[in-house]
Amino acid sequence: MKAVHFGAGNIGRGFIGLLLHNAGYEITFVDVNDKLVSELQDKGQYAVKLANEQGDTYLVDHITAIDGKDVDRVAEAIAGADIVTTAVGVNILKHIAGAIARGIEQRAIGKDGVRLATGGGSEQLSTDGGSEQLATDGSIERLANGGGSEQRATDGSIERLANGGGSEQLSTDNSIERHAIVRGSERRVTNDNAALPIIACENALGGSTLLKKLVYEQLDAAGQSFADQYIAFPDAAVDRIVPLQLHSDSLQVTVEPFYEWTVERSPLLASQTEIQGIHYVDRLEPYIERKLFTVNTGHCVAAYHGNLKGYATIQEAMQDPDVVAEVKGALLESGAALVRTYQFDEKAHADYVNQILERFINPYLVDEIARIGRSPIRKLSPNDRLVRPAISAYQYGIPVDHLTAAMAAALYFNYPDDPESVELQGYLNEHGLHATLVKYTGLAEQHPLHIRAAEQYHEISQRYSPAQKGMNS
Ligand SMILES: NC(=O)c1ccc[n+]([C@@H]2O[C@H](COP(=O)([O-])OP(=O)(O)OC[C@H]3O[C@@H](n4cnc5c(N)ncnc54)[C@H](O)[C@@H]3O)[C@@H](O)[C@H]2O)c1
Ligand SMILES: O=P(O)(O)OC[C@@H](O)[C@@H](O)[C@H](O)[C@H](O)CO
Repeated sequence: MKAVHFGAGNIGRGFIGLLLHNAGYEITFVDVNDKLVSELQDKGQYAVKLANEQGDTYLVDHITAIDGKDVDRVAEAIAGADIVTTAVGVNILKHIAGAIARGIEQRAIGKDGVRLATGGGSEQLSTDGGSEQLATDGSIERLANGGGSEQRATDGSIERLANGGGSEQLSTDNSIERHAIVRGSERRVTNDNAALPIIACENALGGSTLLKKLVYEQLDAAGQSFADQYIAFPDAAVDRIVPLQLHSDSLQVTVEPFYEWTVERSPLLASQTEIQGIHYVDRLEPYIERKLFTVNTGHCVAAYHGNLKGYATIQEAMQDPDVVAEVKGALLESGAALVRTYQFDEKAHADYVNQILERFINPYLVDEIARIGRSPIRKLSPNDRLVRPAISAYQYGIPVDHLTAAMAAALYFNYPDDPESVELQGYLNEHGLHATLVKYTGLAEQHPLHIRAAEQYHEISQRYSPAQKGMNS
């Protein structure tokens, strides 16, 4: 089976690549970093090391890479792929949509050069790998609470999530070992008519839905009609902390042991075997919101407050009781909103939060604040990890002082190597605080959250000396 993965960076190699490899896929990475592409081509493999005491290491082999600028080759790879995934950054999706559209067009050409009829029913999408042969590992069954997809009713899965399906049960490094054993047992009949999953593994709400829109903009009516029937864009949530890598072997990746890849089921893929290691759900929303507004909210709160205090890594920042208090406070706020919105079990959610706090201080990882706070404009945007949970909590009448404080702290994230940080600082200097908050958070000047964030921006200015503001000094 063939996978095409856009973005051979940290999460691409360290998580998606490893998981797909262990599920039996041969992976072609697409990247625009020439050095990375040629190294992947030359070596054809790389190592993933777990950030645990033993330093467990796994080899991902049978891989190659394509220069993302070579649209013809990328399209050809997509035409022959069984799955396409991305981990390039949500703002980069617009740059890869064209090549994906060309791949879909090539896919639509039958072997005899005739565009496939668009009336093919799902009975054509046969597989020989019966799902019972590819039973998901224990952790997934526990999450799904019993296996059979007919049991995984939409609201049922939310209830199960709420009723204690804590993510600590969802995945362990053992499951990676199990995947390795399963590798090779999965065989699917090559079928030109099989629907192709294209999954955006980005930290965003509706990443694949956005990618679909961008791809459809590049297809004509016939291409769109073909895609309607043969291309699925299931949304996904991806969770594994993979820091910037500094190894003598530049392809090696160190990753935390925890992982969770949750994908929304798609009717187009109903007859296909589910991929070992992915957790399939009928409705992604509670999962992606829980992940983005807990892991990523907590992460960026730690990064922006840690930056104010001059720390370089999240591990350093999380030693500081003031930073930890901000993180815990923000997660109580976002958590209260999530519990109200999705009826999560409060104890299960508190356990989920505690597990994440432990993950942040994994002593075998060094994760730079520059990475976690990167792209502050994206992180301050209305649908992202600070503003969206703050508005949700505010609408429930929940105080959100820690979330607004993090918005204020984000405005001090001044990293010359980060283009969004440069843009944000430039706009702030030129147009002032209120215009900046309006433009980047979408919060009108009279909105109580805007007013509070502005107050906290000034409080930060008085509390910290320029030197303490770290990179902002
Ligand atoms: N690192 C993590 O812990 C983590 C965890 C979950 C999700 N994510 C998400 O995964 C995505 C990637 O994050 P990352 O940390 O791996 O970043 P990264 O910078 O390490 O990797 C991104 C890769 O995409 C490549 N790229 C850029 N433009 C491209 C293009 N036009 N075509 C093909 N490749 C292109 C880059 O060269 C780079 O190799 C982001 O959306 C991030 O939010 C990251
Ligand atoms: O990738 P970003 O920039 O959206 O967020 C930075 C980190 O919070 C993020 O990469 C986490 O490490 C990851 O989402 C954990 O699953």
